[in-house]
Amino acid sequence: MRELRVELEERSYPIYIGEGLLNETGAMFEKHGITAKSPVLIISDENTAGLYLRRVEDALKQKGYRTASYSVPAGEQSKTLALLQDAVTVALEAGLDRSSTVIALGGGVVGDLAGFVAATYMRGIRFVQIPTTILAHDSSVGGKVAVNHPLAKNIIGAFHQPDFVLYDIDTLKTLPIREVRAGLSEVIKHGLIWNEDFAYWCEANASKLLALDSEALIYALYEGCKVKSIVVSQDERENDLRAILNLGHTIGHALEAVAGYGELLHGEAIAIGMIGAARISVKMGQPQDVLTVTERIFNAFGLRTAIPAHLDTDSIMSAMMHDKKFKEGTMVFILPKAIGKVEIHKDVPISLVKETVDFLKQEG
Ligand SMILES: NC(=O)c1ccc[n+]([C@@H]2O[C@H](COP(=O)([O-])OP(=O)(O)OC[C@H]3O[C@@H](n4cnc5c(N)ncnc54)[C@H](O)[C@@H]3O)[C@@H](O)[C@H]2O)c1
Ligand SMILES: O=C(O)C(=O)C[C@@H](O)[C@H](O)[C@H](O)COP(=O)(O)O
Ligand SMILES: [Zn+2]
Repeated sequence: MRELRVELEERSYPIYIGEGLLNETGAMFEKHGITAKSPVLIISDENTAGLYLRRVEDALKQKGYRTASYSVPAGEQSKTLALLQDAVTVALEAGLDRSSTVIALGGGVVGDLAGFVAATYMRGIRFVQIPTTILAHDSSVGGKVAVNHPLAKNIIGAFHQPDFVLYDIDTLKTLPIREVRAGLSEVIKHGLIWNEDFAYWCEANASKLLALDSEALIYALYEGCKVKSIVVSQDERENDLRAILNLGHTIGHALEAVAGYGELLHGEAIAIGMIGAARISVKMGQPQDVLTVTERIFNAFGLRTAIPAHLDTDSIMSAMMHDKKFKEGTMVFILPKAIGKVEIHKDVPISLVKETVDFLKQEG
């Protein structure tokens, strides 16, 4: 098992990455001083419930924990206030109190929803992340939790850090290949924003990662989580540096909203957004390599780099204006300067963004 730490003073926590870890859930609860006197709520989705809920429940029961469970339909459309309210109903009926813990057992959708339940139930209770997708190496770390509004992604949310992250890579073996690819998009992002060597390592190891080679996967998830934890440790609430984790998200979030949550997976939309950011960067004077290498890396993973042609440019532009990245009348863009280096920009002309969106649509 490999271990990393997110350093946030009294809110610091470990990330455990390894094989066979689901069976250790109860032992980890004890290790982290979580009381067995109050019930635990496990939130999952229809897929992760079928595959892994029983194992987590059994591991907790063996250590004397009482559990309740709540499962949502799979996919982005479950990040809603309506399902948050349903989860709270289950929590109340099961007798969760202020010493209780919520577990997120699933990908980023479950993580974001369950985290927001934990952040808001009785004004905040303990929270444990058990990620089961590759993408969730990103969502399970850093404490951003949220649900969507039809007009904008993640617009109703909070910062609520978990007590620990228990990442059992055995669970990744049941992921559909489309989800594997989409998850790797955010792994690559961590290389592109912070670590040039890691970005090139991803490209060179694309086939191993797509085949879920355990050694390659543990290394990639560890390095991805490491970048995320360094950044979050320096700027938990995104006052400045943390914005770099948003590379590709200015365009990407708008694509998700306009496509109707679910048509484009988050990682797929963000990959296209990263190409858009690289194209804008080159137009604003950065070397052509920034774009060609980024495209090459995403191609190695079979990730699409063009916007689906049926999406309307004006709707995409207007969705960008509803995002948290639209502030003080300008769009905030994270732009690559080189592979492994990005800058936060508030000076990207809207006309250039529109031109880029149109260009990426013609490519599709
Ligand atoms: N909070 C953050 O910092 C952060 C970071 C990145 C992404 N996100 C959010 O994460 C979400 C995307 O997460 P995701 O890509 O994990 O999506 P997801 O949670 O929808 O999971 C993807 C699909 O895989 C299925 N699945 C999950 N684990 C499985 C397994 N082990 N085996 C088989 N199937 C499995 C799910 O049921 C779902 O159908 C988006 O809502 C995005 O906004 C949040
Ligand atoms: O943790 C962060 O900070 C990120 O930006 C990670 C992103 O991958 C993630 O999609 C996040 O939810 C986007 O944040 P948002 O504040 O733009 O919703
Ligand atoms: Zn993301």
